[in-house]
Amino acid sequence: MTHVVSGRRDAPTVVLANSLGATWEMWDANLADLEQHFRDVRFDTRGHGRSPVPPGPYTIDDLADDVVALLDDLAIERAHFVGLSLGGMTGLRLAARNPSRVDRLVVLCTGARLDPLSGWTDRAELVRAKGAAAVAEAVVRRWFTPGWLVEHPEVRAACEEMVASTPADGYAACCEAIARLDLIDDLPAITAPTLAIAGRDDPATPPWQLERIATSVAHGKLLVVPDAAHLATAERPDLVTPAVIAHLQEDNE
Ligand SMILES: O=C(O)CC1=CCC(=O)O1
Repeated sequence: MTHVVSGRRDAPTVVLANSLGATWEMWDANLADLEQHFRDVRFDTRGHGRSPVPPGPYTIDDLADDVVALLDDLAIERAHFVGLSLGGMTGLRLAARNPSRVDRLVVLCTGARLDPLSGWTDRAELVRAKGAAAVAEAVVRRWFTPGWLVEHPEVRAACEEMVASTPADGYAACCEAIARLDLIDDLPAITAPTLAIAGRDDPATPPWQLERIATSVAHGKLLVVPDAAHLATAERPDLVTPAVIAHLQEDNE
């Protein structure tokens, strides 16, 4: 996968994983603060941005294996992992299957299973037929609260462009990974201290999804961020970034 490394070379590594339809630029509002404390590895999920688009459908195991391969390439034995939405699902699977590779975990605006699963196969079909541009406007309406979107037309346009430029086959194959996803039985196996962050107004992965994660993993905490929808990192970086940093800097329980 195509990746970029920034921040403090002498500090612990944090790997940042993007949501469906996004690239590593989705961390722009958080990056400068994270770089003060960590070595930051951002990557584009397979099928997205600058990364290769292997033939689909993908599985969540494919995405978790990509992270293991990235860690191996960078000779990183163990890292913190922060993932939003699809990136959070990848982090949950990685932490359940490869516990030795994950130090502390933050999952944002995500879920262990996103019903109805048929909605994801329908979306994959639509995107394969018409391209990711066909879903860009609706997706970005779920990323931010309505008032915030009206006040930030430039962010709306940039996000719609980001979603629309996702390769159709890559986007669809990741929808198919979500359609096959059921991580509920994985949650109790996750031993990495986990912070689950929800946007209070997120229509895609509502707070109960993050609450289920926080209460099912071995060491979980929940933060519900007010005035935020699915891309809480971008809408409320003032609340989200300090919470992420504080969690990653806590001593292991
Ligand atoms: O695109 C959406 O509707 C929200 C979403 C679910 C998984 C993901 O990464 O984004």
